[in-house]
Amino acid sequence: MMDLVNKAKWDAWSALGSLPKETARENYVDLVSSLSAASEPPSPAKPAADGEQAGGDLVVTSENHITTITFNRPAKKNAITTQMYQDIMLALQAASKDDSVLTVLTGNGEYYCSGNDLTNFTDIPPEGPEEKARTNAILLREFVDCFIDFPKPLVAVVNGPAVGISVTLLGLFDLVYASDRATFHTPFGPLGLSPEGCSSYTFPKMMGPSKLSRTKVGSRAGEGGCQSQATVSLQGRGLGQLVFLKAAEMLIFGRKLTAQEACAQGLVTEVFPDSTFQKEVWTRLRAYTKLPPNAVRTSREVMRSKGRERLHAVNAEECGALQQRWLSEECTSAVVRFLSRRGKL
Ligand SMILES: CCCCCC/C=C/C(=O)SCCNC(=O)CCNC(=O)[C@H](O)C(C)(C)COP(=O)(O)OP(=O)(O)OC[C@H]1O[C@@H](n2cnc3c(N)ncnc32)[C@H](O)[C@@H]1OP(=O)(O)O
Repeated sequence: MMDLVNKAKWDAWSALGSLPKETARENYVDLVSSLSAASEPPSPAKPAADGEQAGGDLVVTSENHITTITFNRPAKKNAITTQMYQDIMLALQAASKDDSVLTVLTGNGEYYCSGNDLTNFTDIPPEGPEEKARTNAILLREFVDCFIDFPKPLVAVVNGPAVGISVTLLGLFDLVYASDRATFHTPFGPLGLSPEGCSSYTFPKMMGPSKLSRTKVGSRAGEGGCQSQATVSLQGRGLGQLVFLKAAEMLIFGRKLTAQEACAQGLVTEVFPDSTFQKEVWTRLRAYTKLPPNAVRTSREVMRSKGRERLHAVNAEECGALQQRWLSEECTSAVVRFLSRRGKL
């Protein structure tokens, strides 16, 4: 009775009764064929091909215990429309309750995401621009709150250049895997804007001294670290000053970082050669989904719970500042310049 394996074999054999040997052999071959097909690693969730609108501007798939939210506006560099903000929140709410272990954000086409769609500012309601700024501030605050409160590991698969809010939100992610063709740009200064996505808090915090001192100069991408050629001059500067300087260079002065530089600053977890990026990243993510899901969720919760109240307060402050920035002449003239450069106005 205690030899559970052989007992299971006996029970299975005796349950077949008087099944003819040939039939049993055929059933066995069918079973093995079906098992080998199921064990084939499924290809990574592929977003809709360029130009297809499958699922519209956002494609949400859920397979292999991974929910993937794909920006799908390649013709517009995956700029985020007002509707996409709503759809991403719905996708995150669904993912928080489904059987997925990880939630991934990625882009279809050459860009990861070019940030807020600047035409979002052109549809002014009859109540005027103040009302538009007020409703945008509410939408942005709810959107970022969704990421702050999301209960499962968030992964960014940064397949190409990332701009604006798609960069600032990365401080709320658990893993940021970047192709070596990705860049990270937060042009808030030139746009007359200010930081969002809690980046005014997470970026100075994350670009901490330990990461700078551990920068591996010249290491190969994909070896579990940054392939960084960035040399960091520490002469005469306290690390604290350098940390703020790096975050300020991005958020105030709009410096664009390469994937390697972003990794050296702690914004990116790991950089991969573009040629092997998708295969390496999805193989790794599928392996992560084999971990005990409740342990994963508990570990993430104890890591994230302590900071949530502060992040909500930072988000509220950033949205309040942006509500004013959107009404400023600096911002409106920058948006007009962008949209009129191709005769969009
Ligand atoms: C509810 C409100 C929430 C607000 C949240 C706060 C968020 C703030 C931000 O995200 S700030 C950052 C906003 N993004 C930008 O400023 C980027 C603007 N785009 C560009 O600078 C360039 O397009 C580029 C550098 C991304 C790519 O340049 P290039 O390679 O030359 O391509 P094109 O410029 O020809 O772009 C192709 C096509 O896409 C349109 N497009 C690209 N990005 C945006 C965008 N962010 N908003 C609107 N449209 C965009 C571009 O106009 C072209 O359209 P066309 O082919 O001319 O129809």
